[in-house]
Amino acid sequence: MTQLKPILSHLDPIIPSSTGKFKSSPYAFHRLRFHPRLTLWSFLFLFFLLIFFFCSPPAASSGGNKRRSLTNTSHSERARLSPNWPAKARNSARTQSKSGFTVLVTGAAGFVGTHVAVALKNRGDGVVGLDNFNNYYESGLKKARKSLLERQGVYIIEADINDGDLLSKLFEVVHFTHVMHLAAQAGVRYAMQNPSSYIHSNVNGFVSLLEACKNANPQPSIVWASSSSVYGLNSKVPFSEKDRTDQPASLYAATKKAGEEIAHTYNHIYGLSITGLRFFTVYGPWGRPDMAYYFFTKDILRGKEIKIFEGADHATVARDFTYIDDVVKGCLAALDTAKKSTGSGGKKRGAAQLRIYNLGNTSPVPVGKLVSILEKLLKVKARKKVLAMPRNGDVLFTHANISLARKELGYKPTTDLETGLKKFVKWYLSYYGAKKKSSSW
Ligand SMILES: O=C(O)[C@H]1O[C@H](OP(=O)(O)OP(=O)(O)OC[C@H]2O[C@@H](n3ccc(=O)[nH]c3=O)[C@H](O)[C@@H]2O)[C@H](O)[C@@H](O)[C@@H]1O
Repeated sequence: MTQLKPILSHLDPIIPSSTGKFKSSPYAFHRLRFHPRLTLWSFLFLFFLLIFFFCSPPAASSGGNKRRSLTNTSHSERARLSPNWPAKARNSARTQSKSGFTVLVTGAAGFVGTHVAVALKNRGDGVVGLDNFNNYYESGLKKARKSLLERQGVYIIEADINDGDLLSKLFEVVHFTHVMHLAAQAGVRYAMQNPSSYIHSNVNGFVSLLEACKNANPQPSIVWASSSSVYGLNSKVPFSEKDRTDQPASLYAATKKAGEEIAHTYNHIYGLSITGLRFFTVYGPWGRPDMAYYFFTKDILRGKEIKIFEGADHATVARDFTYIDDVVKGCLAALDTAKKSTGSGGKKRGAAQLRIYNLGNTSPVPVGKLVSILEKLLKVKARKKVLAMPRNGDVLFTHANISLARKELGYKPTTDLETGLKKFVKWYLSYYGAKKKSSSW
C-alpha cells in the first residue's frame, strides 16, 4: 500500500467525497477523461496494478488463513508436459526384478507421496509420479521434493488427475500394476476458504482417476488416502473401521467420506480392487507447511504467537499423530496385500477386493504437549494463546484402533511423537537453514 500512496495522492484533488457523487458528476467525469496529467497517472496506476496482479508470488502457507485461492489446474496445463514424457515415464516405470510392481503415485510431490515413491523405488519397484504442483502451500517445497525424487530416478509428470485424456494416454504408455493415489486437496480448516478445490480434487479428480483405472488394460489395483476425519463427531474411542462415518465436521471430511462411497461403486460395477487408508495426522520431515506442528515450529522460531485450541470447559484437544515412516510401511503393506482387479475392457469379470484400514499411532497426544515437545527441541519458549476451538472443521480428538491393519497388513507403528518430532525439527532446521544461506528463503 505504501508504494501506491504517492499515485493516489495525485488523484486526491479530484476524488469526490462519495462514490455516488463521483458517478453522478459529469464535471468529474470530464476532468477524468481529458486532464492529460491525470490520464498519465491513471495509466501508470493501472500499469502497476496489473504488474502487481500478475507478478505477485503465491502466498506462503502458515496456518492456512492468508492463502490466495487455489488456481485449479485446467486441461490447458497439459502444455507443461515435456514432449518426451512418454519415454521418460516408461524409463521411470522400469522395475529391478520381474516380480516388481509398476506403480503410479499421484500427488508424488506431496508429503506422503514423496516418501512412498522413494520407498517403492528403493525396493526395486518401477514408479511414475503425477502431480499438479498447485499453490496450496509453498511451491519451492514441492519443487525440492521433485528434485529429490529425480535423484532417485522417479519421474514426475506435471498434470492434474482431472485430465482424463492424459491419464488414458499414460495408462497406454505404462501398464501399471498398482496405483497409489495420494493426490488430494488436504487440510481441514482451508475447506471453509476454498470449498470448490475439495470437490475438484477429492471428488471429481478421484472419479477421473477411477475412470482411467477401470478402462485400463490390465486394470491396476488401487490404494488411496482417506482420512481419520471421516469419524467426524464420533465420541466412542478408539475409532474403529466398523464405526459410523456419517457425521463429518468439515467439507474435507465429507469429500473423503464421499471418496469411500465412490470407491465402493467402482469396485462393485467394474471389479476394481480398492483399498482406502484412513491416515491419522501424519507428520515428519518434508511435511506439509499447513499443518500445526509445521507452522508452530516456524512461528516459535520467529517469536510469533501460536494459538492452541481447547474444547468447551477447557477440554483438551488431542491428535493421534502418526510418523511418516510408519505410514509409509502401512502404504507398502497395503500395496503388497492388494489382490488384482477383476475387470477388463471396462467390464467386471468377478468380485474384487474392497478394504479400508486405519493407519494411526494408537496414542493421542494433547496439542499442548506437542507444543512443549517443540519448545524443548527448538530450545525456544513459545508465545502461546489458548483459545476456544473455532467452528472451523476441527474435531476435539482422534484415536485409532489399528487392530485390523495390524492383523491384515502387519502394520505396527513404532515412533512416538517426541522421536518423530526430533527428526522433523532436524530436517526443518537443515532445510530452511540451507535455504537461508543460499538467500532464497
Ligand atoms: O488425520 C487426518 O485425517 C487429517 O490430519 C490433519 O488434520 P489435523 O489433525 O487437523 O492436523 P493439524 O491441522 O496439523 O492440527 C493438529 C491439531 O492442532 C490443532 N490446532 C491447529 C491449528 C492451530 O492454530 N491451533 C491448534 O491448536 C488442531 O485443532 C488439531 O487438534 C491433516 O491436515 C489432514 O489433511 C488429515 O486428513
